[in-house]
Amino acid sequence: MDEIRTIIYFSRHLQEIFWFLLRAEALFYMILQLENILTPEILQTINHQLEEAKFIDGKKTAGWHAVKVKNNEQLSNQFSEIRNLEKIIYQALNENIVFQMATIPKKIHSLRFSRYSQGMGYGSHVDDALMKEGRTDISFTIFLNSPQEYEGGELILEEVNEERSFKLSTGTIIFYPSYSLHRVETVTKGVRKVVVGWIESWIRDVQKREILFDLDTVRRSIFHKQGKTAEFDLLSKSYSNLLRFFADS
Ligand SMILES: O=C(O)CCC(=O)C(=O)O
Ligand SMILES: [Fe+2]
Repeated sequence: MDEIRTIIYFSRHLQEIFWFLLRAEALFYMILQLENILTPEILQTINHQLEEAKFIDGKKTAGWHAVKVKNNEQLSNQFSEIRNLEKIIYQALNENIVFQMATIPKKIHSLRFSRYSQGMGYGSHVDDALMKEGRTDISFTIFLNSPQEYEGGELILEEVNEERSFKLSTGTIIFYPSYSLHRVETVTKGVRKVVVGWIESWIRDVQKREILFDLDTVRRSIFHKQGKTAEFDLLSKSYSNLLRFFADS
């Protein structure tokens, strides 16, 4: 993670508070990674089901410009188990406190189980702002297989001044603001398997989400260390009122 400027205090706090949960690393502009968002058992179930499944050309769900650079395969909507698989993912995301704190989801939507075989990739693009199922404030990728199983296939976030590259362990989620250009490098060996999706957040502005995430982290830390003190109550009041103030109507 050396190449990424990690905001140390985030991960320190989160690890302290959510010692029972997972290792979270927060980067600039709310690019976060959470390990083990899916347990090994769930991953096994998903991967087992995907082996049986029919995949179709990913171009079918790409916007008019992204279609020019999209070269992958996606689980067919006709696959009998697709709703079940989606339910498993939604449940894992809904049960994860850190994910909920950081994204404040109104709607998690448009899941796509994607597969990139040798020679496949997804060139530079920006995700559509509006999809059939909702607005896209946050994009996410959950890695379904190990980075050792393929070469290439990095998810690259293209910032104004630099690029960040992510090739993460099985069961890890990365989520990032949907406003950025990004791409998936061509897979040169093996197969890359992911599920991607989008979040319409109650808080569409990333800076506001970051303020709320900080406050929520601190109030939970105070609660964890000192219990429900007067300081906690006042901070909680500010958090709630700010959330109400910021939330989209
Ligand atoms: O596979 C990924 O990690 C991201 C794919 C992507 O950018 C998309 O489906 O819009
Ligand atoms: Fe994308």
